[in-house]
Amino acid sequence: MSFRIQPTAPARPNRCQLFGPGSRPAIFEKMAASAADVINLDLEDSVAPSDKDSARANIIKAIGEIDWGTKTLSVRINGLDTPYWYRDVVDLLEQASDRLDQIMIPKVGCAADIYAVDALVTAIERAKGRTKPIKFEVIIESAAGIAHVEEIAAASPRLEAMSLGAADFAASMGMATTGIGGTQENYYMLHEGQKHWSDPWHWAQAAIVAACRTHGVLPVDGPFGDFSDDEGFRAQALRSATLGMVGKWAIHPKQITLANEVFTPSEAAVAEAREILAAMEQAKANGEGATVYKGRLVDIASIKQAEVIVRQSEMISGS
Ligand SMILES: CCC(=O)SCCNC(=O)CCNC(=O)[C@H](O)C(C)(C)COP(=O)(O)OP(=O)(O)OC[C@H]1O[C@@H](n2cnc3c(N)ncnc32)[C@H](O)[C@@H]1OP(=O)(O)O
Ligand SMILES: O=CC(=O)O
Ligand SMILES: [Mg+2]
Repeated sequence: MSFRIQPTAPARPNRCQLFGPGSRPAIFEKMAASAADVINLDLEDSVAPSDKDSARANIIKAIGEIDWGTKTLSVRINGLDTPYWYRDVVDLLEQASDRLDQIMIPKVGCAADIYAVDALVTAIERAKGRTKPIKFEVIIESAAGIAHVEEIAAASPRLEAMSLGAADFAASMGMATTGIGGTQENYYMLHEGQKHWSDPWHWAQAAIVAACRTHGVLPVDGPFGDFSDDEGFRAQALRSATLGMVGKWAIHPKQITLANEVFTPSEAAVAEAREILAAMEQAKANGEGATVYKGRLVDIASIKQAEVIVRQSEMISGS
């Protein structure tokens, strides 16, 4: 219970974030022409140390030269534990055109990490007279990140989105797997001789969603490494959407359609949500706070649940 109103997250589509290495400029046009809502040009883990400088230059050029349409354009900088990140920020903010919307900060461990980047970004924006403030997104992908997830979500008004990075998260937690997201063979319960697989990502996702919803940030599911496994991707994405996440990364173009399908409310779901809203309007006119819809209880909380689906659908269709 709180008298504070829960802040709303930014009203922009974020169903799919398509990644591509900054060292592979040949795919930038393809990324721009894709159906992803967000483009993440990468300077971090998909770029070899020897390519960091050229990847930065590729990205700065492409930000200004390629038509990115209405997509959110984001660059993943290197982590604060590397010698690269300050140069990423300085060069991007000093040299990239104002088509750049956002920078993604990986491996955040505490609110002070965001504060440090914010201080540098703010100083360069002022010095260069940049009038469009750069937004932030972060990746929770370490034990420290998940331990401090709530303070991280509250760290800066620039923060718009937060992703779970399953690969680095698994490594930092010492998880016995090389799989990136999805079902883990050895994570099961045994009941009457039958294996029932559990979801090892669930608790971290739930913590991220709670922190994000408390502070008006978009919660996003990160990579699913096996891009040959469409059904595995779909199952992971459906679990994430059910938990309250708004989208998922694509590390290969074939994952874009899958993500867009899962994170766009279906016509049936929207129709049902509208029927629930209509049933509650009728209930209100009858002086009732609760009524029956298709044999089940709906009440004032159901209005809020239905509104989540209708709002998401309207925002995506741009109405
Ligand atoms: C796991 C932890 C993380 O940090 S994940 C985030 C960082 N990782 C990344 O950014 C990796 C992104 N993905 C890639 O680099 C590539 O998709 C990888 C996985 C290497 C596969 O590339 P490749 O062998 O070319 O795939 P393919 O032959 O099946 O490609 C088919 C057509 O699609 C294109 N393509 C490939 N990747 C992208 C992409 N990310 N965005 C846009 N287009 C892409 C290829 O160029 C190829 O196009 P075409 O059919 O020849 O015209
Ligand atoms: O950066 C993403 C991850 O899964 O690690
Ligand atoms: Mg990572």
